[in-house]
Amino acid sequence: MYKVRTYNKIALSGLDRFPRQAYEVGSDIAHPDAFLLRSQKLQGIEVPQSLLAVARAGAGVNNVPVAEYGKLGIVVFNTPGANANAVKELVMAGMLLSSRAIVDSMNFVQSLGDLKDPAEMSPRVEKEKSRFAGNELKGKTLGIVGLGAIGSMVAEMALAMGMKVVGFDPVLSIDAAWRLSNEVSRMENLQSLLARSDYVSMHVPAVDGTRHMINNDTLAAIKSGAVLLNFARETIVDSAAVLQSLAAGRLGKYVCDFPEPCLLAHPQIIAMPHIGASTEESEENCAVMAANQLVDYLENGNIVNSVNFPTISMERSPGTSRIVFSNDNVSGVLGQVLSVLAENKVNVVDMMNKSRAELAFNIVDVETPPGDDVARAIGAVEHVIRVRVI
Ligand SMILES: NC(=O)C1=CN([C@@H]2O[C@H](COP(=O)(O)OP(=O)(O)OC[C@H]3O[C@@H](n4cnc5c(N)ncnc54)[C@H](O)[C@@H]3O)[C@@H](O)[C@H]2O)C=CC1
Ligand SMILES: O=C(O)C(=O)COP(=O)(O)O
Repeated sequence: MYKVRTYNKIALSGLDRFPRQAYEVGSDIAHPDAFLLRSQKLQGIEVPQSLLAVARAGAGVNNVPVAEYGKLGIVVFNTPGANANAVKELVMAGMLLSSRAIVDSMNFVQSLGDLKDPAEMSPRVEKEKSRFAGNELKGKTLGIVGLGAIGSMVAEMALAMGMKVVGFDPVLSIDAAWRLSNEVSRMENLQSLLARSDYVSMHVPAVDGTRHMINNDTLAAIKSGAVLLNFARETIVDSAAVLQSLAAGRLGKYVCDFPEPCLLAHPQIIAMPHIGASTEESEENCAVMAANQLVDYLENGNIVNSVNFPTISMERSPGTSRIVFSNDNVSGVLGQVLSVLAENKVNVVDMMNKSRAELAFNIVDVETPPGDDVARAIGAVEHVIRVRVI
């Protein structure tokens, strides 16, 4: 039986991917082989000895100690792009909410509940509606910081709304560049983007290099009256700097998905409770993708969409047993493991070895089932981190 411990609300369609006869799944599972979670913070949570893998049903992995887990041979997965459309649509809502007095005007209408005579309603509405005039998105410039799964979708949406789009992403992957519309103008630096944009939307991961990317210095470059949208992470924007820029009349509005006490009850701030990915569709996409990736890793040792281990996937050779092991990415380890197999007369049918930064992963299909002693001998090779026979 494989054991999967869940955190957070995981869509049933994802949980259904674990066949009941082979998996125990639940929030109180002891000795888990895997964790399946969303935003649960794992820093500070004890790492069970049994843990082989963590699947983050979502994009951001700042809630997982990715490097530390890698050193322990724990493979961390995420689900790239699975919730991007949900975030894109909320970014659009954020742009509209910041441009039209939607909430204030709705509240005004509700405040008219005391009017007894229906004939009084229309004159009141027509008299006061000028308080709620706004601006259109068409023709304005949107600056997108981070042009990955979400940023590229936001760009397409904005172009379709008749906006001009400029983007900044100095570490854009080749795949992401292929996805991007050629109508997005590339900015050489953040300051140039901020100086040109009427709306600025942040779509970068929360890593050391993006901490407080929006700060007093960068906000000094922002176009007067611009709207800043942060559906990425709290740490990317220095909230104190945002408050100062709003008070100084520079920044026009701040829309964010990460409320903090200092951001509440401010007329120029629209804050939401981290609901970017909270749609039925996105929750299902993420849960199904995360569960599929976990099953393939636990049962076959295949790794797809990991954030700490290399991508590696090998068809099972019929009638063989499979040994999978992780190791520090130093020379000679695979050779020593193959010597162990040769000494024990275990014949290799097929194998694959991939590395990523400090870590490597190997899949070896062998003719005869290796005994526990062979697995132990592989585990004893210097720099081997973890071994499984599956
Ligand atoms: N509000 C919410 O519920 C959600 C928030 N997110 C957040 O959005 C982030 C982005 O998500 P995806 O687009 O799916 O990820 P992604 O990995 O597809 O895209 C991130 C992009 O940021 C770029 N980037 C990295 N460092 C940069 C820098 N210093 N300057 C400019 N660009 C930089 C990367 O090259 C990449 O193209 C996630 O890491 C997560 O923190 C994601 C999903 C839901
Ligand atoms: O995928 C992400 O990075 C998110 O922020 C979504 O978080 P959630 O799964 O809704 O808790």
